[in-house]
Amino acid sequence: MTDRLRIALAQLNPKVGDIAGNLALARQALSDAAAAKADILLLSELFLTGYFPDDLLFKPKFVDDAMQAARDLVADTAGTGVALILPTVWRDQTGLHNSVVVAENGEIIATRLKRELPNDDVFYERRYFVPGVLQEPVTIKGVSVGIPICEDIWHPWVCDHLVQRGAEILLCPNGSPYWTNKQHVRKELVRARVAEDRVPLLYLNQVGGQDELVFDGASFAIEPGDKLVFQGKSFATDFIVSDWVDGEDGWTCTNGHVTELTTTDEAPWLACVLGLRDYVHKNGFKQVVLGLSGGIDSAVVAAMAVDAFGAENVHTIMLPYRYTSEDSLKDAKDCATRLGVRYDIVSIGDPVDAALEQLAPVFGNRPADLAEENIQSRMRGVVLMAVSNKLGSMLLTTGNKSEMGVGYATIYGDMNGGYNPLKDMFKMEVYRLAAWRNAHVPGDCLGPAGEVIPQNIIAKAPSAELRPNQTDQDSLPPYPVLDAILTAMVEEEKSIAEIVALGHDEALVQRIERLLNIAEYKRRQAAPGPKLTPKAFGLGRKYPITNGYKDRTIG
Ligand SMILES: Nc1ncnc2c1ncn2[C@@H]1O[C@H](COP(=O)(O)OP(=O)(O)OC[C@H]2O[C@@H]([n+]3cccc(C(=O)O)c3)[C@H](O)[C@@H]2O)[C@@H](O)[C@H]1O
Ligand SMILES: Nc1ncnc2c1ncn2[C@@H]1O[C@H](COP(=O)(O)OP(=O)(O)OP(=O)(O)O)[C@@H](O)[C@H]1O
Ligand SMILES: NC(=O)CC[C@H](N)C(=O)O
Repeated sequence: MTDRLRIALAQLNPKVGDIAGNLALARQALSDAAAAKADILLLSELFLTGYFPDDLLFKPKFVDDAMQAARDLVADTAGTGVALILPTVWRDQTGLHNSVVVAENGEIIATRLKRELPNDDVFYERRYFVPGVLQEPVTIKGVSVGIPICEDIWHPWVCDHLVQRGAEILLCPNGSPYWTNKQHVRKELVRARVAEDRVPLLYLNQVGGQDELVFDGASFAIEPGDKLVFQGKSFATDFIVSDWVDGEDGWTCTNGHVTELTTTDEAPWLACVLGLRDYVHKNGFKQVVLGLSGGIDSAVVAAMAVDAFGAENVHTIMLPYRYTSEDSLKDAKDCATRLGVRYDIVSIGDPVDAALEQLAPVFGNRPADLAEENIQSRMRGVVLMAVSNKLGSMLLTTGNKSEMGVGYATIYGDMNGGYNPLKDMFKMEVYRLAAWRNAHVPGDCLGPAGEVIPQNIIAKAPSAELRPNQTDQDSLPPYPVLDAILTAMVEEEKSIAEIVALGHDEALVQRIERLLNIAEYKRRQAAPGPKLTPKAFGLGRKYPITNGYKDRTIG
């Protein structure tokens, strides 16, 4: 029995599938925990495989390798004095489990299984895992410790059971991705569990980007009495060591450190920067390239890229055609100068005109329309992909959620690119965050301070400049209206009648619904980008491409 515990939480950035790399991170954490004389080290959910390994879990060899790495790490605990709580994939006679093994002195002292397998939105754990039954606490260094795994704490009965069975303290490993307000949602959830069960709960989350998900860390602990006793960093790795004593009121923390949570403006910016950085780096690239048009979307993506990689790793290219305005040329150059990035001008005039000339006999006497316009966009895509191939930089694409919602982007043209930081950000949010970034340099960002996105770019009317005097509002309603309708339709799944009842024009709502539905094929072929909202395009929103449904709540 002990009345003191030192607990280390390793808030790290594992890479999915990189079992050897993740094992190395875990070994470093174990050695740091031993150096800090910690009694217990907790790692985040499915640490050695990374969260979430998807169909890698269908490969028996992958599971074997992960379990072997787990056994290797267990052996490493010998002589450290540290009890390790290692969340890992585990196969037993009942099937494959999302589980933890608890190890001390080089031996496994317990395994515990996740009971509540999340299966909504971006989660589909039931595709792979067998759920555990309600689990017992584990006695570690004489203390009864409950180990609910992530989704387990989203349902009261798992913690209730652990505490009824004697758990004095709850240690919860998580793979919990970021979206709007999620940090506060988690905190309210843990406050509720602690109020119900009257024992402290330590919440450890992983950090880092994994394809379309961004894990924001922000690990924390709540004590009975609704006390936040520590709060780790957001969107950055952290190693949190806390001391606990057992007194009349149970276990209390004696040395917690509270880092401020990110604000509602800073969080989406940091999510985009971290998602972008990890996608590019974890896929073996160091540099990025993008078309800089003098418009807001490419300016914001350029600023995010500089924050992620530093100016020396960001290459911008202006690709003018005859409809490109003097203002666009000036604004693009001004933006590149402020960000300190390489800026080239590559004209698409001759290649577009050559294509039009060669196509003339095929097009015949049909009037000029989108076909000619889209050649400009596609020629830009050709040039940018050539630079990507030659210089080894990944091409970034810039279509925001409003544009991707209604298909206002050219497939195989400006949609070319490996990653899209704005994929889940409505246009009005892009404007808002541009203004915010001009006034702040967020934590861990490598870009300069000050007005990095020229005010003129924020103030002018958005235009694709594919024909003379074009503006986005020739084809679309004003963005505040479009964003409100798409929010109701996509994020809230409201019916046409419900959206019209919010005060929107009926014909417009019906038109947006049609555009949304017929653009599904574009989104299915679009680059991944970070999920920022509870309902993003991409992972978690599964609509058919071939779709005959029509909402007839009106008309
Ligand atoms: N269900 C389906 N499954 C597979 N393919 C399907 C399809 N429906 C159409 N298609 C194909 O898609 C083609 C139409 O799509 P697409 O070629 O993209 O052309 P489209 O969507 O007609 O035009 C692109 C739009 O994006 C706008 N825009 C906004 C901002 C920037 C830029 C820019 O380029 O810089 C462009 C531009 O003004 C225009 O309104 C059809 O010709 C057909 O081949
Ligand atoms: N003249 C251009 N030079 C370089 N890239 C361009 C040019 N025109 C378009 N692009 C690329 O195509 C993307 C889509 O164009 P779009 O007009 O939608 O965005 P934007 O110009 O950045 O912003 P806005 O919509 O406010 O004009 C741009 O973000 C940019 O990456
Ligand atoms: N990995 C999990 O079980 C995560 C599920 C949980 N609802 C979350 O978003 O945090």
